[in-house]
Amino acid sequence: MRALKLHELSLADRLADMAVDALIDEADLSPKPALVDRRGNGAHNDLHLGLMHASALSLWPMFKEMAEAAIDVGEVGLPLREALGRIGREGEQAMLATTGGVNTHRGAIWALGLLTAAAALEPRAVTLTAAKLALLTDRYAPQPMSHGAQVAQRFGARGAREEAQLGFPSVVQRGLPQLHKSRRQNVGEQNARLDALLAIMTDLADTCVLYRAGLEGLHAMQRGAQAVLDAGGSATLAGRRQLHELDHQLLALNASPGGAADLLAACLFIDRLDGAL
Ligand SMILES: CC(C)(COP(=O)(O)OP(=O)(O)OC[C@H]1O[C@@H](n2cnc3c(N)ncnc32)[C@H](O)[C@@H]1O)[C@@H](O)C(=O)NCCC(=O)NCCS
Ligand SMILES: Nc1ncnc2c1ncn2[C@@H]1O[C@H](COP(=O)(O)OP(=O)(O)OP(=O)(O)O)[C@@H](O)[C@H]1O
Repeated sequence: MRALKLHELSLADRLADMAVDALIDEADLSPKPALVDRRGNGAHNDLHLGLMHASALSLWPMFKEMAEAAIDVGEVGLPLREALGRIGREGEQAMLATTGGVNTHRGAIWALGLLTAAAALEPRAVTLTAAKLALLTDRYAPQPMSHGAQVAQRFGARGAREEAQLGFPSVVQRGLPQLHKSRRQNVGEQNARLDALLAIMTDLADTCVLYRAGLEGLHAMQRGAQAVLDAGGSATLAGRRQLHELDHQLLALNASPGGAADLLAACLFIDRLDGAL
């Protein structure tokens, strides 16, 4: 029998690995405020860590197919955008079949799907390329009255779509710089990732939070995340106290920052990709 050689993995295989690894790392990271993690379910009664893992793994073929579509088509344009839309909708069906109908990774399919395709096309300009794809309109996309669409009507927040169209500013301007800064301070990788999540939360219009807890919830998330960072971050005693307080507040408001969690996964994906270039 021939041993599997790692370098024989295709680019699409490796990108799919990176996307799934980013989702698993996001899920495992603990203690995340009001989100599913190793401690428990956060503000979700229909989610748990095993389900997040199973869901992440079920998306591997979808990420691979998205990368392959990008390589086959070879350029940003409507044909690729519409192929990704179709593959993403099939991936969502695979996710729902795995989870018994629970939405574990809808926002992540969107963000990481675009980034995976972009990485296959332009590994050195990933967020810009993902933004160009997100700006194109998929003529076949259904327009359901999603939670995000309801929040857009009520609060004018355009959520996941706008974040991608702007080139993931929460990741590029908040998450990644904080991840690097905390790593330089030698706080440990888990604390650096928690700090990156908090940095994303300080400024995000997270439609999961808006849908569940309105502006009160959104302000509690943004202010509380900033308070942890101001106190010295997750690695300090004062920061940990603030983090505990934020967890408490968000749970009381039933406000789960699912959008911020997806963007942390996007941040970890780009960080891995940068390391592999
Ligand atoms: C663009 C999406 C996310 C539309 O979402 P919508 O705004 O209608 O809200 P919905 O409540 O369905 O889901 C929002 C998801 O995004 C995440 N999210 C919430 N807020 C934010 C934010 N500010 N930034 C990023 N992600 C966010 C949440 O985790 C949530 O699960 C997506 O579901 C969609 O329409 N996909 C179409 C399929 C497609 O084209 N796929 C191609 C993949 S490349
Ligand atoms: N670790 C995590 N814990 C919780 N949510 C996460 C986590 N990682 C990512 N998410 C994101 O959060 C979203 C779940 O949020 P939410 O439960 O508000 O969505 P929903 O199914 O649309 O709403 P609801 O459960 O209120 O009916 C998922 O789509 C997923 O993208």
